[in-house]
Amino acid sequence: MNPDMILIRFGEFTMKGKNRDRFDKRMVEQVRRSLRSFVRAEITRTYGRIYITLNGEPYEEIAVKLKDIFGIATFSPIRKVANDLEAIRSAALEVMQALPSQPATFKVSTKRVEKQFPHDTQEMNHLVGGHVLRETPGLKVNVREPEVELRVEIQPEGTYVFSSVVQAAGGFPYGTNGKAMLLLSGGIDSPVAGYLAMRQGLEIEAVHFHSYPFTSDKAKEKVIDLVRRLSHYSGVPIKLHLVSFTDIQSALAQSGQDPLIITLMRRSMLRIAERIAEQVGAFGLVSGDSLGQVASQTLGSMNVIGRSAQLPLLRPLITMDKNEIIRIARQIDTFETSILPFEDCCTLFVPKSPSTNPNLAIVEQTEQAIAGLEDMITEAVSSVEVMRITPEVRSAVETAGEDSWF
Ligand SMILES: Nc1ncnc2c1ncn2[C@@H]1O[C@H](COP(=O)(O)OP(=O)(O)OP(=O)(O)O)[C@@H](O)[C@H]1O
Repeated sequence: MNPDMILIRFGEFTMKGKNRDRFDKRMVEQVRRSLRSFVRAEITRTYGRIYITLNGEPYEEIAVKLKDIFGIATFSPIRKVANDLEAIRSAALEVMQALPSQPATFKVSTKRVEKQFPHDTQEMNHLVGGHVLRETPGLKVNVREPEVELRVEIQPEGTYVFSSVVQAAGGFPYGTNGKAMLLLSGGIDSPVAGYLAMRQGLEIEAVHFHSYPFTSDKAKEKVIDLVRRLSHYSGVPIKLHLVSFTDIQSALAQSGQDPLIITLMRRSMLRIAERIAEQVGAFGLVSGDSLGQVASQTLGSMNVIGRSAQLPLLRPLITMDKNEIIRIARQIDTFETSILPFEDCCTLFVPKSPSTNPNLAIVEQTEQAIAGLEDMITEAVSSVEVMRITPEVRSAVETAGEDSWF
């Protein structure tokens, strides 16, 4: 089938009453931005739906783009014909024949918005269904649990015929639920956490801690590449804050509290991330923690680490199985970059037996005993390097604290 149009259905946010208009508008913006190279495609918005009139643009290529737009729950390719019984019948047959495999059962569901049309919905179900049955040996009608529901919508401007429903990303349009700061390592988990936070409507900025010159330029490139991959889903550039962690890490390493070193590093990271978040108007922090994966991700460790920040710390992966995280990483195309073997700042200091249940009082005393830790944190925040990463172009350094993209 060569579809004439695409019907886009929104996700869960359609339930949100007066916020609905804001979400709808953002959704249309995202679709327009994503399809801007398809110059003949026309995008229209009516009553909680978006229609794309293809005008000869390729359906398959557009479908690939739509699947990645947050806020789109499902979409359907449509044949649009005149309000004429024979035209509707042949479009119905075409739609059925274009299914990837022939179903055993189907039913026709007609919706008649154009009341001037000569047949009512029941008649249309029979007239169209009968035609499809005659032309398709072996096919049967099942009105309760059909394998395929063939929809016929008779509108004043023409009739829409469609059956397939394609799953898209779901969630909320990017940036409609506020902004959060993603703590992005070079690993597998934090890009997935970022993706899931974005899918839930959060605009993100990313912060990465490096220990240059102990960590290499390649490690930095890797993180830039991960942000670039995430920006495919935002559709707009994402800011990456690169923080030098070398001095802080060295100071923490000299504290003599080897088993607590990871806890101490994570707490300083959270403090710095929180300060940057406040500067850029982000109301939450996002990390890739998953319960039980490593010593710093036991509940006891998370408790002591989490107490170093006041902002809500979101952990989208907290109860997820590693295989599930890897499956999403592959699906969103971050996995291959994440497994590149470049060192992360923290792996330079992994102790032999890290504490799985650190004591908050001892951790706080250790921090207080480190001369100048607070000043080092302030210095790290003020000398952050900010990059704006887009899917295609990477731009140069600029200053922090600009307005949100929305
Ligand atoms: N160098 C870093 N820069 C920014 N955030 C970091 C860094 N290292 C760790 N984090 C944050 O702390 C979380 C826990 O890190 P850790 O290395 O213990 O776990 P992980 O499960 O291996 O996560 P990941 O796969 O994201 O590295 C990460 O998911 C990330 O959010």
